[in-house]
Amino acid sequence: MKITKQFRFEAAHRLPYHDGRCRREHGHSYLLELTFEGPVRAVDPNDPQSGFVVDFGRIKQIVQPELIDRYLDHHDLNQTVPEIPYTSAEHLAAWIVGWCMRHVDGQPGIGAARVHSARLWETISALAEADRNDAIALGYAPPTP
Ligand SMILES: Nc1nc2c(c(=O)[nH]1)N=C([C@H](O)[C@H](O)COP(=O)(O)OP(=O)(O)OP(=O)(O)O)CN2
Ligand SMILES: [Zn+2]
Repeated sequence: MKITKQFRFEAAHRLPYHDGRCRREHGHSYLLELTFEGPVRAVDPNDPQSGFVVDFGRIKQIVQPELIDRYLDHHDLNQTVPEIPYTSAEHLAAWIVGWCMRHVDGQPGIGAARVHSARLWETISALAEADRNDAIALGYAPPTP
């Protein structure tokens, strides 16, 4: 089953190769929808994770300080994420999935859940959605054997 946790952040960026106004420094109020997939845990009175794929709170505990606050919220994305060659919504979404593959998958409290995809809303009408294959294809995660 899949579960999704939302995060919001404000950030500046520019797309220097764009042929319109996005060449200039500007900002967005981004909405990130981060989806994880895994088995639903059995209901067990001794398991506080009963009936969950993974606790929404545990996802937030990792992602908010280590991804959103450190790299994204109130940052200039062209500066803070140097391994991204271009801060399009497509690259940002794929980088976020790659980051979660490296920093969330397998962490204590995450259990068997794995990041599935990221939907990154750049404006109220525009979003990019990336999955694990996109993260690998764009070089943000190592190929899986
Ligand atoms: N495929 C992509 N196209 C564009 C991206 C992108 O990341 N991927 N980024 C931009 C700009 O950074 C910015 O997001 C402008 O987007 P746009 O939807 O054109 O924004 P508007 O507010 O002008 O759009 P409305 O139609 O008024 O909602 C450009 N393209
Ligand atoms: Zn933009």
